Amino acid sequence: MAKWLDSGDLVPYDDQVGGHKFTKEKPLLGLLKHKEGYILKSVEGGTKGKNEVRFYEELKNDESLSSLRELVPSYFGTVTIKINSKDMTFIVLDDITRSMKKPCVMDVKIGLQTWEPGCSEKKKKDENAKYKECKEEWNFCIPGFQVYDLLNSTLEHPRKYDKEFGKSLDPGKVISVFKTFLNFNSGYLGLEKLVQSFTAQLDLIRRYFQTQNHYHFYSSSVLLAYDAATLTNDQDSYPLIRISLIDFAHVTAANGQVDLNYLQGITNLWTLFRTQLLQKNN
Ligand SMILES: O=P(O)(O)O[C@@H]1[C@@H](OP(=O)(O)O)[C@H](OP(=O)(O)O)[C@H](O)[C@H](OP(=O)(O)O)[C@H]1OP(=O)(O)O
Ligand SMILES: Nc1ncnc2c1ncn2[C@@H]1O[C@H](COP(=O)(O)OP(=O)(O)O)[C@@H](O)[C@H]1O
Repeated sequence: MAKWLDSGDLVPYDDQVGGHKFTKEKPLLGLLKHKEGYILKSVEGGTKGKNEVRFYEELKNDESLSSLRELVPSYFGTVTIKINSKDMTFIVLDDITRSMKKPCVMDVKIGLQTWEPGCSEKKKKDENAKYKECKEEWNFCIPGFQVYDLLNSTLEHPRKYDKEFGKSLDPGKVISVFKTFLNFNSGYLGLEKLVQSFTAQLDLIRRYFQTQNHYHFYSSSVLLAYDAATLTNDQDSYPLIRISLIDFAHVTAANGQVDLNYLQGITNLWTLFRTQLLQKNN
């Protein structure tokens, strides 16, 4: 990856569903997309970006972390780009929605505790107050998602559900939110394979967290993506799905302890898929 990219080849990333958005008012934050299909995430503004770069660099260089490398987006280093005559540094990542024609994407933030040990009392209080009911019931929350509604195929754009939706979400409605995300009402035969694939991938992540004791992941998400254009009645084809762990700004050393906070959240998410969505989609 070149250390410099032309800013003319960059556009705001439209399929972003959570996190800080790239706006004219706050051009230092948010994700950009390069025309070759890379995602660029800003590392400006404090220690969070630097922590995330450190995480990706360690992952790249430490062979004992190769299983974890399989679960995160491919990392292509960092680049510096001049934007509004200011040099800015970005992490370059593979786009999880790459080649998807109708990307349906959900950001699920994992864990009851979304603040890392050692943060300020204010941060702790602010984090505990957000998505409170959902986190307490499920040990995860939903900061955002988008879905191409297959029953309404005249819509050119996905329906977007933002963090305000996630913050006010009644925990009792979480299962129906996943059904909305998965286009359950469409009745396509491919739905069963879609749910099976997601369940199997979530199980892989869950199994990894049962024993990993290298990192603790606070305020980190699982990004679920599928291409609604590949959800069909064709018996021979499989819907295109990808799952990835993202957002490592608050990853800390585990000191040999399993990350029980993350493990509980990912187990609940997997259980939801396995018991509430699998083979119940008609
Ligand atoms: O920057 P803001 O005001 O959007 O605040 C972010 C929060 O947005 P919100 O308060 O929900 O509107 C944001 O909340 P969400 O969980 O994304 O809703 C995070 O708390 C983020 O912190 P961090 O990047 O995880 O350390 C918060 O970032 P920091 O302000 O802590 O950098
Ligand atoms: N590799 C990726 N591929 C596709 N989308 C991504 C990728 N990384 C992040 N995103 C999108 O950007 C959003 C915010 O990412 P995140 O890393 O959580 O940023 P922040 O640190 O601002 O919270 C995610 O919800 C997702 O929509």
